[in-house]
Amino acid sequence: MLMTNHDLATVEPHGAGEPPTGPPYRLEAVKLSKAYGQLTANHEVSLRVTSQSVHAVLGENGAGKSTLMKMLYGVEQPDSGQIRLDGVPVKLPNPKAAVAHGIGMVFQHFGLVPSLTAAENIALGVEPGRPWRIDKREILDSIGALSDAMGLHVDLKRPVARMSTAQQQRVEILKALYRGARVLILDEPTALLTPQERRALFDAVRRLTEAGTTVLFITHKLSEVAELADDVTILRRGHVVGHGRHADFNTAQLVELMVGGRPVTARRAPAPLPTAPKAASFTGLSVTGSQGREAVHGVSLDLREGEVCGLVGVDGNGQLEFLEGIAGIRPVTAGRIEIGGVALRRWTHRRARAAGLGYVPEDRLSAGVVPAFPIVDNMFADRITYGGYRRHGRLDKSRMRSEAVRLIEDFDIRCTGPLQPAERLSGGNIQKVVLAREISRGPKVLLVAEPTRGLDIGAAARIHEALADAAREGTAILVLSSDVDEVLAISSRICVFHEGRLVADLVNGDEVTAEIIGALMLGSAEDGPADSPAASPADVAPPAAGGGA
Ligand SMILES: Nc1ncnc2c1ncn2[C@@H]1O[C@H](COP(=O)(O)OP(=O)(O)OP(=O)(O)O)[C@@H](O)[C@H]1O
Repeated sequence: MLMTNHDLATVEPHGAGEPPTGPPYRLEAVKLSKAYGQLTANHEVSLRVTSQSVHAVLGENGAGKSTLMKMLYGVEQPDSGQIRLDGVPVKLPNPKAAVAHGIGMVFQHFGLVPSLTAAENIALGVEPGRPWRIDKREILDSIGALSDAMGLHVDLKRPVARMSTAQQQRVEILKALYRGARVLILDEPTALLTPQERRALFDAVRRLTEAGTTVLFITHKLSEVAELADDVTILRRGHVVGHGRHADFNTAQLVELMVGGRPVTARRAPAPLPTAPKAASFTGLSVTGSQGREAVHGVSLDLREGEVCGLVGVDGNGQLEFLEGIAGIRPVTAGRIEIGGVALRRWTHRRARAAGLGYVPEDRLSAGVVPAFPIVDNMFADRITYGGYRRHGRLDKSRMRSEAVRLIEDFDIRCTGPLQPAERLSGGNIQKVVLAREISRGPKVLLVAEPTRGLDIGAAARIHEALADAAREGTAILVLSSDVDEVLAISSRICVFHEGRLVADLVNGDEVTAEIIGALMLGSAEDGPADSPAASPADVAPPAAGGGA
């Protein structure tokens, strides 16, 4: 994957000045500014969203996208500027006012009540009376008609707690529409979706705009912009640096505008020599999944020092549970885990870390940081526990702080300094804190789930480089990603999961393609590259008995 900016001069993108004038827009932000203390999150940001269009807002992590959306939904108040709907200035002191004006927003972290059904969640607060007292038949009919018309299919009688992320997202969208949203704001709507779910969402978005809704969405993926957006606005460091019809920009221009012209490359880690020492051994692992059922059935895998092994599988095929079992956060019911030649009897997350394991969880916002703690504490918390930063029995705070400053620079974490609480960072920058912490520990084995989810392309390239550097230092890396292209770009080896088993263990090379991986993910073993010695299913021997897990 290589993007260059060779043809930047071919099309002149709109500059950072005033957007072109035109008829009243459905939604307009006029010179909105918002500062948090010293930090200007949005500076005179103007945005013009045409009726019934899909408008993408792009920008690197911390560029101010969420801040802008929050102002348009009444969650945050601008310091100055104006919001207009159909040409008329409106005040949005809170989300209720935004909803009353026909604006709906779906956040990345949903606000549904888990114990209530989809229909109850959708009707909650709209219908008079408590949800279980309302005229269910009538409401179910009207929500059902809405969901059919928009292709947003959900089981309306099912409690939200028992729904997948994609289904919950549909409930959130229906909730907004049921409240009369004519403008729908989606904050990185595809971040947690599988490719199939993403396609279904895009179909629904197209149907919504045909039916009169205007959609504004945040994304980091240029492929999504190409697929879905009519118009784009690009933010950088709180300023609008480009806007216009999507068709007027090429990819290189968008990259240039977003990240300031850095070329974006992903480097594949070289395969380690067969003589490289073994870093870890997982033998016959069985792991329990969320529903209490066995999700991984006796999987064995050895990792060599310096190896980057990509784990792929269609969502729900055991690859995540395998990673979480090794991380010690899911029960391993059978098998043996050995790290650096040491096999532990009882495998817990704490013991795993002490044995030299690093772990970047899938949901780092809730599982990766303590939100109220400063960056520096989040970076070094576990090293305090393990004694790495103690001098004469006391915490060496100045060393921690200066190392935090170095990591902030190395990982380009956009913040006011090491003392800024994690909760005041943008989502992507929180993620960089977790990655910086785990990579800089110099673990023997590093487990990473979705390394670049939510990261802009510049930050993603930097993380890919940091992973390659860690591998060169000898760390064995097991990286799970739902982005097959990412796995192909950075891994020296690719392991495919299907129905809780390892069905292919491939040396990554030119003959391994996304199509082959895709076929294997769907359980078609015949599609492996014919002449690759590692192409045949490997390591699928029956589970080794017992073990020390
Ligand atoms: N409550 C807050 N207090 C202080 N600073 C904040 C707060 N919320 C956001 N910021 C800062 O404002 C800037 C813009 O953040 P914002 O969340 O809008 O970025 P973003 O473009 O959505 O980033 P990402 O892609 O990483 O989600 C960041 O520097 C962030 O640290």
